[in-house]
Amino acid sequence: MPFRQEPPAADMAPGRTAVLWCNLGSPDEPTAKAVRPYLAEFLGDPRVVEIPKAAWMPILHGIILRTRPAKSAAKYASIWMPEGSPLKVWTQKQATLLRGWLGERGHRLMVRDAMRYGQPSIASRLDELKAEGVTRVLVLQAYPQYSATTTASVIDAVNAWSARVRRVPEFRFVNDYHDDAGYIDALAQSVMRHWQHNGRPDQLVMSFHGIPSRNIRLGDPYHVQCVVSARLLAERLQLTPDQYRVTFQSRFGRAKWLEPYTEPTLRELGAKGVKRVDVMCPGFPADCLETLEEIAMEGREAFLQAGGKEFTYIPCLNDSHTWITALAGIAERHIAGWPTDSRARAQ
Ligand SMILES: C=CC1=C(C)c2cc3[nH]c(cc4nc(cc5[nH]c(cc1n2)c(C)c5CCC(=O)O)C(CCC(=O)O)=C4C)c(C)c3C=C
Ligand SMILES: [Fe+2]
Ligand SMILES: [Fe+2]
Repeated sequence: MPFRQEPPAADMAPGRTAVLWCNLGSPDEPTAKAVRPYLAEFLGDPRVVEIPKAAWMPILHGIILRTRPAKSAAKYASIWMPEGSPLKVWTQKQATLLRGWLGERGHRLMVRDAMRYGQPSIASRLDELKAEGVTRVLVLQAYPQYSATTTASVIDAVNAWSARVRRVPEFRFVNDYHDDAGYIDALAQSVMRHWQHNGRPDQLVMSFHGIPSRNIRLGDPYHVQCVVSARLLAERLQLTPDQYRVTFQSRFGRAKWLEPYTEPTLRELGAKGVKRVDVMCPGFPADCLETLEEIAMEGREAFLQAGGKEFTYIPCLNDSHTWITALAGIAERHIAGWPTDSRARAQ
């Protein structure tokens, strides 16, 4: 049966509204056994790797999934928290705080975290929400800058779930918030708090996740949005163009990705005699493998080995008060106009 049987309309509770706070997702455990299916799902997503399936699947399953899971698992093990993957821990905490904030502002909304890869999956969360009588869903993502590799992939997952459902809820999608004043302000306050305690660096490096350069040529707006976020942040921090730089990390494979790459830039700065760098990752609202291991560990080592003296990693927004306020503002503006339900309660 292509579409599921659902309760007759008369049995349905009045419609409720929910916010689905989506992030990338992590393996369940920092082991090769758990990383393999996670990477298979992630790297098997045609939005992430745009190579025809017939050519890509043998490479993915025959080469990459034989070696990468063990290497990635060791990296995950180095950043794992007692409660689990940092990305999932922070994303869940953000959902809880967002629910509280929206509740305090008088919105009776349900807020749930969901992961594009691994658990809790977008489909499982939508099933739960639907079972609880939700008829309106705002899909909000932990990607301030739009990319087809991330943002559109979440939209695909929502659409794939809808394709199996009879009574599809009303959806709204926030596609990006790269120039949102609250987001930029939250970043600026996090940097300024850090500088109040530690003083200013010689260079502030803003490192964003990379994507293949080809994607940009094909119309992905990601690069422009990263540059705009960085410029707005630099303006708020009153930085001149020579006091900061924008770099791209996490290159995968041999194709050309967005440049300049983060790690070679850190080596270059260290070798050039730049004494202190501060590095932040404005495109990641939650700390994760890419920030805690690739930047705070590997990046630090690269800079210090090249001759740099002081490396500071400025943590992601995580559970900062200004960030949750900004997120609530973004959600509020996007649910505007939706009927409020007197029977719905914040949960
Ligand atoms: C292979 C292509 C990849 C593209 C394109 C890509 C884009 C992209 N990713 C993020 C955010 C995150 N990526 C994370 C991990 C991660 N990313 C890739 C590959 C691509 N990402 C891989 C293979 C991995 C897994 C780890 C590894 O084996 O190296 C994470 C962290 C996840 C965690 O559990 O902590 C995030 C977050 C963005 C924003 C983006 C495009 C804009
Ligand atoms: Fe990634
Ligand atoms: Fe990485």
